[in-house]
Amino acid sequence: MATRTTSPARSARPARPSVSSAARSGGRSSRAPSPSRPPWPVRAVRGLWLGIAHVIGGTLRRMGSGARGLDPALRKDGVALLLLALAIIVAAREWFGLSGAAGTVVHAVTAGSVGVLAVLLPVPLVVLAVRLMRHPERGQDNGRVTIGVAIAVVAVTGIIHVAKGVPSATREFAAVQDAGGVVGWLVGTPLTVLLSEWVAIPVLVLLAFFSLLIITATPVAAIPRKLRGLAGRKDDDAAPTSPPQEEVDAARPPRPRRRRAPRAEAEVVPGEYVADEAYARAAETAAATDETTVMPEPGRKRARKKTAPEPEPVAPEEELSAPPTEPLPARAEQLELSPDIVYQLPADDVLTKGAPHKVRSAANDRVVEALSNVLEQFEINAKVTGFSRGPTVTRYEVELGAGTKVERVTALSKNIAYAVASADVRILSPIPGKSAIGIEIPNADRETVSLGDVLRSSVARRTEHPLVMGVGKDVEGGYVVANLAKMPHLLVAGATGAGKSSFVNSMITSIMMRATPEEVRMVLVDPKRVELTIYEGIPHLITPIITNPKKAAEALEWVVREMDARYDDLAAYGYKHIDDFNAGVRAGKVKPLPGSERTISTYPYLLVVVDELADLMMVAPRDVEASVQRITQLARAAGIHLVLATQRPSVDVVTGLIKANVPSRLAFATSSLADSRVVLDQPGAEKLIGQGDALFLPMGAPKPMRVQGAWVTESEVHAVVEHVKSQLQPSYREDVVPTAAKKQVDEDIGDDLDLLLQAAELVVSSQFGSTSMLQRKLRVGFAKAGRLMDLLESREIVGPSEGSKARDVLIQPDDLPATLAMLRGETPAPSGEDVPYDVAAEVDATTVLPTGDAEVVDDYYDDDAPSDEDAWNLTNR
Ligand SMILES: Nc1ncnc2c1ncn2[C@@H]1O[C@H](COP(=O)(O)OP(=O)(O)OP(=O)(O)O)[C@@H](O)[C@H]1O
Repeated sequence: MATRTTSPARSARPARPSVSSAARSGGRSSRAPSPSRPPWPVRAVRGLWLGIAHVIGGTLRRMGSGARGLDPALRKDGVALLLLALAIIVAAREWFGLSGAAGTVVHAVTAGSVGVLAVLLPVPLVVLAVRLMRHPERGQDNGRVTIGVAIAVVAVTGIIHVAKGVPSATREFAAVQDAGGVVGWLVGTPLTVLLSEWVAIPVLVLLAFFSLLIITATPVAAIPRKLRGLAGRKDDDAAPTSPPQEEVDAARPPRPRRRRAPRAEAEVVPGEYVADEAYARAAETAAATDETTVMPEPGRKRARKKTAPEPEPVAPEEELSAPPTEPLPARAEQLELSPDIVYQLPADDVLTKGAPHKVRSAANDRVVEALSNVLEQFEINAKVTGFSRGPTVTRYEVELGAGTKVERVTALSKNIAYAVASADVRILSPIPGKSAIGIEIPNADRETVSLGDVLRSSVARRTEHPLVMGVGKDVEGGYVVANLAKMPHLLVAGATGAGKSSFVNSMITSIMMRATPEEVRMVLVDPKRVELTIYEGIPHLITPIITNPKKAAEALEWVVREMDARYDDLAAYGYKHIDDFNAGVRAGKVKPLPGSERTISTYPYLLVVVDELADLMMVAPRDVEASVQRITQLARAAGIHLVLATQRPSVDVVTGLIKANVPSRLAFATSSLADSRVVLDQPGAEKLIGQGDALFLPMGAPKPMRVQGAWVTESEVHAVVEHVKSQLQPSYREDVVPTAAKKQVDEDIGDDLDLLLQAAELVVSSQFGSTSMLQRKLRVGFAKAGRLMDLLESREIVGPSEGSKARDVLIQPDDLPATLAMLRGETPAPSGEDVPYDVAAEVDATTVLPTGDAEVVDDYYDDDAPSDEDAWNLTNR
């Protein structure tokens, strides 16, 4: 348990309503300010120190990409600044000869302690300070490095002391200062007396070597491999494309151990969240003994308390130690993808630890007091019997006295909101499984849930199913994970900024952390072009990230074809589920049919993530709806799962047909009650407080559960992506988004085909060959527009440049389809087939817009007001 004084952030909380503050000052004036609060000068100095420390720490963290996005709760900038200050003082004396009394004292202390090593002391101090500022969350590593450096200092000062003739500290202290200082004397003298200098020196050298192993976290057994690895890396530098075989051999486990129990995943009830087992047990015990609240964090300290009308004095804030992240034996992740490739999942510690979970804070006690006061003032026979603190909200439990109506408490929701100064009060009546009313109130001191902690929790470890992802923490502080295979399809919705994209990131990162590309492949659709770009090139992708909505619709059609192909195999070989088929393949039971030359291999799960369904529905609503319907109805047995995310959960995006087929829902804060109804079929999501606060309704669950979504920083995602990309190149399927035509596209067009098609269409339709029009309509720079115009000229679609005048257009609108097909490197297709995607978009947009279509469709290309140069108009076509 850590004892902390009230932090500045907490004291800066908005003034509390008079009702509770009056009660506080009248009833128990001793509670505020907290007795342990230091006097203001101390706080001022501390604040100033921390302010400077955070500025320096923040600057250091912004350098490079490895340390951005650190949870502020984990910072140790104050201590680090102390080390930095020490380094500067020591350097001033030992490097720059700072004289005077201060210099003498510094030298006496440093050289007296470590002798001549005092000259080097600023270096490790700076290294430690920088490390502590950039990566305070790696506590274990920092401790290890500190211990290693300390042992190195002991060994080296001992060696220097012996080498300088073992001076005596009592008779010749100046000589001791010029040798290894008191530390060297303490180590070197007894060793020399006991073993002679001939043995003492080798022993100390061995100790120094040992300290190096500690600093670099190298087990003795791994030394030969590391040395070979180093040699191999040198070879690698010479020939980067062919890693040395011995390195691969060394990294390969003796034999991949499959710890997966045959039906381990069956423990996860379909679509159900999995609360931590230990926590569930604790909850049961509490229920059985009719105790008050079970505090979260299984296997850790459990605080129970009778709160109720007479709350205890403010107790120090309680924190639990770090979540259960004990290292487990090497997981069965080193699966052979092919006979000579070993794929290793990212190490657990790539994802950092979160701040320790608090089971109770002063803020909670204040709310309990406020609630009790409200009940008292309205003369309701009920009392607050306890609370469970989650990361974002705390659920306070209210038990009613005999003969008291539930409605008397629920009717007070506005008064409660007023008393606790929060508009986001949610009342549950009753708490499922308990005879108590739950009042959920946001924590003034909310916590971030780290994805790493969720994935390292015992509930996530309990199953090795590759589609298990870290969802977050529930309102009682229990970890929540979900098996996407059991969903089997998920709709994620929430207003902008509510946490939807962060969830999608957590989901994809979970998959990369737990599954090999052999086990799970993904189709990522990102019409917004910004959310998922970081995953480009990971080997789990089956096709490059799809950003073009029309192509996304085509990809969904491919998913339908893939599903049908899988079904054909299941039928041909007599299996009901892809898991059974894969087991059959691994057991060698699935043989190619007679006459077939096919090599049968296992099917990976296929996860299709659409991060903005609305964009797809805008382009091809009927096709998308039909594909989604077909996939969702059948794909479960084929191991294909859909995750559809949208920030516009309106009925025209999440249509009845889609809703009916996507049974699991995750709602982040929505902007209206109507949106909440679309996602969850009930209100609630409009009351969420954003930033990952969500209601999770897995398939079959009677009521949604409130969770705080797991959070993964950009630098963590980056590290995981780098790891998986360094393991394997993606091998894309060519047929997901047809690229056959592209192959014949002329080299000089390259990646600009889509833009060129649009440019050709604009120019031919408008019969207006203006580069600046292309710039505006296509939203490209001058150089790009000029290049497009040159390409059009080289294909004889426009004439040569005539200075500031528009170019002649050499193709008539009637010949446009043939021209576009020529640019695509195809022979012209029959009518209608050759309309490029954006034109189709317009056609769709035009058909759904009731009036004024031309204006709106024009806006599809350009938000600017039409200018005189805009001779071009879609209605002219
Ligand atoms: N699980 C979380 N834990 C902590 N903070 C979060 C969490 N999820 C989101 N946030 C905070 O909320 C901000 C917005 O989240 P996010 O970008 O995921 O929203 P969004 O719903 O995807 O918005 P948009 O639809 O505009 O992309 C994040 O930058 C982050 O600060």
